[in-house]
Amino acid sequence: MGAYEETHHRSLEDAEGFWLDAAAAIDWTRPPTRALDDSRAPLMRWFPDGELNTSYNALDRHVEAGRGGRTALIHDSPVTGTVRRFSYAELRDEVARFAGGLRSLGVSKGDRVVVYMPMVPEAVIAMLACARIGAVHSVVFGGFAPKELAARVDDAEPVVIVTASCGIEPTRVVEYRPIVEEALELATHQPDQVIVLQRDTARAELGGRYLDWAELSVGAEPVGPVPVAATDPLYVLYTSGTTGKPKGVVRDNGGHAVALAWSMAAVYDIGPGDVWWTASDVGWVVGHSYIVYAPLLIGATTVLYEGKPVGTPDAGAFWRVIGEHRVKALFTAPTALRAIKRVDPEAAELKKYDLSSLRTLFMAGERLDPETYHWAHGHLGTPVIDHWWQTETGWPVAANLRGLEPMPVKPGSATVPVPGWDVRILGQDGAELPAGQEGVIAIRLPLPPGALPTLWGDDERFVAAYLSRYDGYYLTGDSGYRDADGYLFVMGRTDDVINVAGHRLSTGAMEAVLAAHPAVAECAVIGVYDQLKGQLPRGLVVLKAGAGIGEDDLRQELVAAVRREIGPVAAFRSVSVVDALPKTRSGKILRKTMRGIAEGRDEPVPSTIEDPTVLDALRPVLRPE
Ligand SMILES: CCC(=O)SCCNC(=O)CCNC(=O)[C@H](O)C(C)(C)COP(=O)(O)OP(=O)(O)OC[C@H]1O[C@@H](n2cnc3c(N)ncnc32)[C@H](O)[C@@H]1OP(=O)(O)O
Repeated sequence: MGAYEETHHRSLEDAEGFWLDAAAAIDWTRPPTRALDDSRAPLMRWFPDGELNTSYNALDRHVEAGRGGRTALIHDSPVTGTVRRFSYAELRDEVARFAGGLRSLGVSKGDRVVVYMPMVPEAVIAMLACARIGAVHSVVFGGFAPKELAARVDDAEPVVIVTASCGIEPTRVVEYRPIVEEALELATHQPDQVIVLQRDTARAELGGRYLDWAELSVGAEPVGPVPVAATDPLYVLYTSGTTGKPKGVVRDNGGHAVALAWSMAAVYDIGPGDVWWTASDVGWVVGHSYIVYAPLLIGATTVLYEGKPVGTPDAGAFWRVIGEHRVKALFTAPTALRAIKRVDPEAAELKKYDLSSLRTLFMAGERLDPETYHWAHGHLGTPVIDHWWQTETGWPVAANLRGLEPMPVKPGSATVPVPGWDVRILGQDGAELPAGQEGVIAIRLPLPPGALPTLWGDDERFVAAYLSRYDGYYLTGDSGYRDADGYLFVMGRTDDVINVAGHRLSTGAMEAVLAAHPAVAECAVIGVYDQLKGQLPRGLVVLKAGAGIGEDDLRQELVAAVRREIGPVAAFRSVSVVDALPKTRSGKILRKTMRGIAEGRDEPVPSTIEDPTVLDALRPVLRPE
């Protein structure tokens, strides 16, 4: 048996021993004596008697070990033209002070803090400060609109919101205070205070419950890390489900720290002192796990990039950052590479920089198409490693484990299940499918440490959404197959969730916005293949009789409504007015069939269709010649 096979086998056959061994990489205030607690199965918890502090593990312990001068974080911000470096000691001090500021406002263990910020170091500081005092952060991506922020505020019920005066997009400045204000007008729950980081690009007016970050921090008494139970929540991160209501994915402290530390060495081959760059956003799980927690837990240097792959200022931006900071591995989404490739197909920019530090390029967030794989591999000459995981899983489920046993790359495949994950391909009846046959991707319970233990305040929804379809399995919502070598190929979602530029979005939420327009009788939103963003949402609406609005006006209003209610990140720009939507006899809209036609596939017409002529009439709309 090779190292991979042996490790994977042990992780499943002796999960208790495997994860207790891995737990030794973390400093505990009370070391765990047990790994898995399945006494409330299917709800499970890891390290039930362990106690630790995640911020201590990410910061203090490196300082105490004499490595306080090592760089913890590099903030590279082409949108402001600045680069800021924080050593471990400096970052710890900033975090301790801001934690003191939060405490002075009455924030304590178990309280929630919503963080709605751009890619600034203070976002990381706010997250780690929450972890330090046992508060639970809930970071909301800056590209979401007030209504989405309000939904998260109402679910998480934060005591405090932390925000900034603005975010800086290449073509506009996004002022956050009006967004937060509007969200709080829409929300039922009201936080006591809103802490605002003032940025010179656009300063916010403060007063009332809007406090200045700088004033709060300067006067604050630094606080030390508070021990919390391994099973206590570290954060809640909302992700799109099939309905409009986002799911609050809970992450615990102990399992999270153990799994992430383990993954840095085994999956990414990154160790203390290495420079690691995840080009994503702290608002996504990739940002939580691999911009903030994992690199700091192991004492590496993390790059926090406030810019885009192109336009800040050019298509050489990523290569500049790698060269300038001597990045050993970059982790980004395929959309970012496609954006660079579109502007600079011959990768001329790449030749301007010294990329000799770069060992590996990791890709996730959406399917890595073989064309983009070959482009990146051809120009960089380094291994380009696709891997697959989800907000819910918190860390990679399938990967090519560069630190454990590198394997040959097969373009289009995420390679093999990572130790800890018992991945199975199931048919509709729950029976396991043989190699080569596509089915639903399910994971046999227990999920390893670091995976979600539940949804925030809603065990029932957690079980109903993920654990009830196949007894003893977690349903990923993705479909795929394994080939004869055991390589996993993830093909796409089995539900109505779509992936736009690596952002997971609910078509149901967009349909709710369209349906609310007074002229719309019914509607559907489908995700259709797009060369740049992977998928783009496409709306189809049927008008009410006598709606009295021109089609162009309606289209504009609907596009504006989705941007206003969900946010620019939805990239909703295409909507067609149609006479009818194709349905089954029981009234289910045939979204999958429409998507197949729109993408040019020879889509079989379901025998249950109510009226085939509706579909025939739609064909030229879905796929114009
Ligand atoms: C493995 C587990 C997971 O899957 S976790 C999720 C992983 N996904 C990712 O990391 C996301 C990867 N994608 C990206 O980073 C971006 O899409 C990249 C590739 C950089 C392109 O960015 P951009 O050019 O802004 O396009 P986009 O489609 O992301 O944005 C659409 C519109 O939204 C806006 N937007 C974006 N971010 C913000 C923000 N933080 N605050 C405010 N607005 C934001 C963009 O400006 C854009 O707006 P507009 O429509 O052009 O006016």
